[in-house]
Amino acid sequence: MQQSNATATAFYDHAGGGGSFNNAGPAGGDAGDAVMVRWLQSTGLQHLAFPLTSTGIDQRLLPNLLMQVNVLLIAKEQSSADASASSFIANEKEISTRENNVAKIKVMVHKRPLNKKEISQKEDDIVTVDENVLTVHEPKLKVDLTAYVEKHEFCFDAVLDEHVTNDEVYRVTVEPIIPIIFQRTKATCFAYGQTGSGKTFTMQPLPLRAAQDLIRFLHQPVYHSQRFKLWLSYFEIYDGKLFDLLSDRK
Ligand SMILES: Nc1ncnc2c1ncn2[C@@H]1O[C@H](COP(=O)(O)OP(=O)(O)OP(=O)(O)O)[C@@H](O)[C@H]1O
Repeated sequence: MQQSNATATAFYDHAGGGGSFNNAGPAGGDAGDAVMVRWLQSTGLQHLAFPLTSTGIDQRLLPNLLMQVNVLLIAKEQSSADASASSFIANEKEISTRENNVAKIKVMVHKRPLNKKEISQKEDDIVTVDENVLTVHEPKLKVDLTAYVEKHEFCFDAVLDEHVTNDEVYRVTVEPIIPIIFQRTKATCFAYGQTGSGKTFTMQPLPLRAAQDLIRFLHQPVYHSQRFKLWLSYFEIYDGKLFDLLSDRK
């Protein structure tokens, strides 16, 4: 049996309409998806709540592929208060440009290596990475039973292979959005994907590094004088329910 192995981080360009995750396959549908949709709607990112369409790829391959692919979304949104406060001085073209820039989301894929079980079962790594293109090599059989491989290319804003360090993941994903938070812009980062696809591995180092950078920015004189406040929440969404991890999971 062939396995693919990738963690995906997604950045989507709202203004671009179609976004940057071309050919991305559908993610599983369950209560978690419903929560995700509601959460996306609450953050104003409802345009991401639509199921992604899959093209070309053998649907029978998808369970294996999705098992090792998760999507990390990084979104930045200009606060509406800030936009309306300044819009009266902008001309029509500037307003239109600003509206188009309200939500910017990028999609990044992080491929994980085959795990011990997959290696011991002699499974093939059917995912290759080249720049921002992830290719799935789908094994197929002709009618005369000759084996051949069909390639499916998936283009993302960035694709990180299994050799990329956690530092590099942070540098490509979260680090660029830290400064924009100090320009009254909301930033969101989350991973999405099936169990075992590497969400925790990819995400776990990010909050600590982000907190260090946030505090470093807060201490800069230009921001220190603006009396920014830092708030921390820690929630878990599980089985359609929301748990506050800083309050005994209530
Ligand atoms: N890029 C990577 N390099 C090396 N090992 C990885 C990588 N990504 C994931 N792994 C390993 O794969 C296993 C599964 O990863 P992880 O626990 O992050 O998946 P998950 O998507 O969070 O799963 P779940 O949804 O079940 O919590 C772990 O043992 C993890 O250490």
